[in-house]
Amino acid sequence: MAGMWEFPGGKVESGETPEVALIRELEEELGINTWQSCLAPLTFASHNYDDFHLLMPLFACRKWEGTPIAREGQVLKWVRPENLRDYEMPPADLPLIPMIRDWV
Ligand SMILES: Nc1nc2c([nH]c(=O)n2[C@@H]2O[C@H](COP(=O)(O)OP(=O)(O)OP(=O)(O)O)[C@@H](O)[C@H]2O)c(=O)[nH]1
Repeated sequence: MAGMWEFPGGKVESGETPEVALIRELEEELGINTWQSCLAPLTFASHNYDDFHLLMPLFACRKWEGTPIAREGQVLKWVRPENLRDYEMPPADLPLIPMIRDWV
């Protein structure tokens, strides 16, 4: 979402599972490789935007290969869970912050 901080990821394409989509997006956006066994389901967002409903699973990526780089011109930042509130995020993401703070 323009001007806001988002978690890496994107839309699930036809025939993909959420995990396969995330592995693809992490390679496309950040140039890192990971595997289904390294992804732990954490929680999900369910939010009504004006024009669509977003149901977005959030995974913790516990292991990967490579160093994240911005392959799509985006700004990247590592943020400690307790500092996530300082970064403007889409409304769907706001309920995720306490979950990350408590569980990651
Ligand atoms: N990746 C991502 N998308 C989010 C987050 N929060 C949130 O509301 N969204 C919304 O979820 C939708 C799908 O994400 P996306 O735009 O990254 O998907 P994508 O990369 O496949 O889109 P594209 O095909 O236009 O590149 C967008 O409307 C996006 O704004 C978030 O934290 N991460």
